[in-house]
Amino acid sequence: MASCNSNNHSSSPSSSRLNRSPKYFSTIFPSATSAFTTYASISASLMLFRSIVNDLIPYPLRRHIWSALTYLFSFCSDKQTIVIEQSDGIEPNHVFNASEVYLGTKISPDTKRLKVSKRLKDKGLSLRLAKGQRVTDSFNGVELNWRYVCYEVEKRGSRSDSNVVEKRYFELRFKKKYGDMVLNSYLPFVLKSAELIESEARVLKIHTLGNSHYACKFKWESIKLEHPSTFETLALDSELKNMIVEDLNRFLRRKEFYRKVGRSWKRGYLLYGPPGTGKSSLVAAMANYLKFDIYDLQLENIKTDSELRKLLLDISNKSILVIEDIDCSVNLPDRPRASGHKRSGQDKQFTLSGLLNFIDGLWSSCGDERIIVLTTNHKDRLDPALLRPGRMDLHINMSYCTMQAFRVLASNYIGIEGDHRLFGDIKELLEATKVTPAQVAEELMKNEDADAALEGFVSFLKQKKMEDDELEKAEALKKLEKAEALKKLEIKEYKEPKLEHKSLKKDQTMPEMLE
Ligand SMILES: Nc1ncnc2c1ncn2[C@@H]1O[C@H](COP(=O)(O)OP(=O)(O)OP(=O)(O)O)[C@@H](O)[C@H]1O
Ligand SMILES: [Mg+2]
Repeated sequence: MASCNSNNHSSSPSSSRLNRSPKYFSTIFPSATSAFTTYASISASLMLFRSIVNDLIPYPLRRHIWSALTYLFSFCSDKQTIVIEQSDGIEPNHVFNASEVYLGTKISPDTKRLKVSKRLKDKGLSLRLAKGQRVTDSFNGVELNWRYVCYEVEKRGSRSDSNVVEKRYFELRFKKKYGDMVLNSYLPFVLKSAELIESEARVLKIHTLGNSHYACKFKWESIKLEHPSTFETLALDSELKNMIVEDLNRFLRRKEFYRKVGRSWKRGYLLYGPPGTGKSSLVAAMANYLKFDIYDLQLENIKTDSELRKLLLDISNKSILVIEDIDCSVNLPDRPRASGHKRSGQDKQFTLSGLLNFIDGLWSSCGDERIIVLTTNHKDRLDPALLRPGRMDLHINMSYCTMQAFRVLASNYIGIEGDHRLFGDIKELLEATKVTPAQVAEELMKNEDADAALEGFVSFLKQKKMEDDELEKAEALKKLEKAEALKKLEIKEYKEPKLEHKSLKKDQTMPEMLE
């Protein structure tokens, strides 16, 4: 090996630099060939050593030795490492999943290996760190170093290759003094950010009860929810719209509040109003706004309380359970009658109390962040048990189209943002007749030209008003006829007792006459 020979150094460094011969340099610095030979022999020895170690020391022992060495060195280091494993052995580790999602947004052009994936229904590509990759993040000016580690372990008691499982974890390294900050601020920030990223990228689904059922048991089946309804497109009076949005926001914000007051984190809405006033559209707008899945429950399919319980327990958090047309979807037996409805050897029949139990009884505590929406065209036909205070938190009246709601539809369907010369007539006619937003939408869709569409709509409203007036007249006439008929009946009834009286008098006079 070439070595520095301090004895050869002359007293004058500058003169020695000038006078050195090529032989001298070859002694001090090895030639490229000899350097390569040395490198090759060291690498060969290391590889030999490594393979001997690998052969002699089993992998789990090697890992333990490595961990022990790391542990020893950690005493001398000012760094701390947090290990975030994929699972705690039973359940997936939420922090691991969140870290994976969060770090997907921290990937820099320097990251050498990435995993890219996209499920069929995903909106975009999702990026993840590949095995062994590192990422550096910064939070409040503190540097945080992440590493993604994967290794294989044999399943317990198994020797074959196919029984090897991959274990994954993230290593998070930072200066020891920031330990508290990382645990109390940074990791919660990672969790929150991942939640936001996931909800942005979330594909909403609508779940309905599957037609094919095994052993008469229905199961949820889902498809992508692509309903375009949003609070912007919804034609509602702005006051009502703002109130609903604010109510939803308050509900989302108040997880702690619900816990504190001992209520399950749920909210119930009863939407009532004539067909075509936007009840289903409002449910879709809520789902799109909250990024919640919809579970559309058709009560006709449910036979027993226990079947309902199983289905409701299968509903995920962050979801909206919708029961449309609650008044006519099923003839719910009431409580006293239900208790008598037993099938021999089977569950009790599906009852209203079974449903109410999920709305606000003990079963309602299963699951978090749930919204229940009941819709009906006839609020007056609902069982009073459903309307009792506290059962459905908010009763929302979806009514006929007002001028404010019409403006939203005019903007959505024919692109009129401000005023229009026909808006005055339309306002008067809307106040004088009843049309649903669905009818308005249908009329506005008949013509692509805005003026023509509005003119068509005015004629429609006039026609509708005439029909309504005629209907009103006919009804008034009917009422009058009924009143007259009643009057005649009353007169008759009034006369008859007189006759009776007379006849009595006659009877009374009979003896007199006889006398
Ligand atoms: N308030 C509204 N805002 C915007 N569009 C509406 C509104 N109401 C109804 N529509 C339009 O009419 C169609 C039917 O409305 P929707 O199904 O929401 O009414 P509904 O109240 O649920 O009726 P039903 O009582 O028959 O179930 C929707 O697809 C939508 O295009
Ligand atoms: Mg509907």
